[in-house]
Amino acid sequence: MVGQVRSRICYSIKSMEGNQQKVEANILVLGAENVGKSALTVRFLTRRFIGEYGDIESIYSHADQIDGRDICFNIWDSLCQQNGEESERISDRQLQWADGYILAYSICDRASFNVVQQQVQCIRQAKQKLASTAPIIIVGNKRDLQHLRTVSSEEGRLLALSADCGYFEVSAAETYHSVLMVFHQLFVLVREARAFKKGNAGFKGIVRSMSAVFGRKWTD
Ligand SMILES: Nc1nc2c(ncn2[C@@H]2O[C@H](COP(=O)(O)OP(=O)(O)OP(=O)(O)O)[C@@H](O)[C@H]2O)c(=O)[nH]1
Repeated sequence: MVGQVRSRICYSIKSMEGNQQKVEANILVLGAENVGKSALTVRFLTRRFIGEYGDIESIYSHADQIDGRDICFNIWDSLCQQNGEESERISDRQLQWADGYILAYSICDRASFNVVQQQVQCIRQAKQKLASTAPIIIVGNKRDLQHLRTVSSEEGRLLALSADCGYFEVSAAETYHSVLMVFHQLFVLVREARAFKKGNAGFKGIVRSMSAVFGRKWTD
C-alpha cells in the first residue's frame, strides 16, 4: 500500500520510425530496497549512472535493436514494499503485465538475496497456476563493492541454476555493457518463450484436429 501511495507511474515514450512491426517485451524489475533497480534501469535507458534516483515507480518505453530487428522494451522499475511489509510481494497486476523479470539483489546485502529467492518462488508458483512460463534473470548488482561482499558469485549462480534462471553479476555504477547484456539476454529469452508457446499451441491444434477426426474430446 505504501508503494502505491508513494508511487508515480510515468511514461517516457520514445518515438519509433518506420513501418516495420515492432516486437515488444514487458520487463519487470524487482528486488529489495536500495539494490539498484533504478540504477540498472536508468543505466540501460541512458547509459549513465546518476547516483541518486528518488522513490519513484516508473514505466518506461524504450526503442532498441537486437539482431537488426526493431524492438520495444517496456520497463517497469518497481518500488519495493517498505516499513516491514512483505518486501518480496509481487502484485497480480505486475505478474499479468510482465513477459520477463529482472530480479536484482546487492552482493553486499544478504537480505536482498533472500528476497530474490522468495520472489523467484512467487513468480514460478504464480506462473504454474496460469500454466505459463516467464523468463527470469537474476542480477547481483554493486559488483564494484567487492570489499563489502556478503553473497558469493557461486551462491548467485547456484540459485539461478536451481530455478532455471539467467544470471549476471554487474555494477550499474561502473559499466554500461554488462547491464545492456542483461536486458538483451532477457529479451532473447522472452522471444524464445513466445516461440515455444506458439509451437506448443501448434501441437495442441494438431491434437485437437486429430481428436475431432477420431471423435475424442480434447481438453486443455
Ligand atoms: N557502489 C554502487 N552503488 C550503486 C550501484 N547501483 C546502485 N547504487 C547505489 O545504491 C543506491 C540505491 O540505488 P537505487 O537505484 O535507487 O536502488 P533501488 O533498488 O531502485 O531503490 P528503491 O527504489 O528505494 O527500492 C543509490 O545510492 C545508488 O547510487 C552499484 O552498482 N554500485
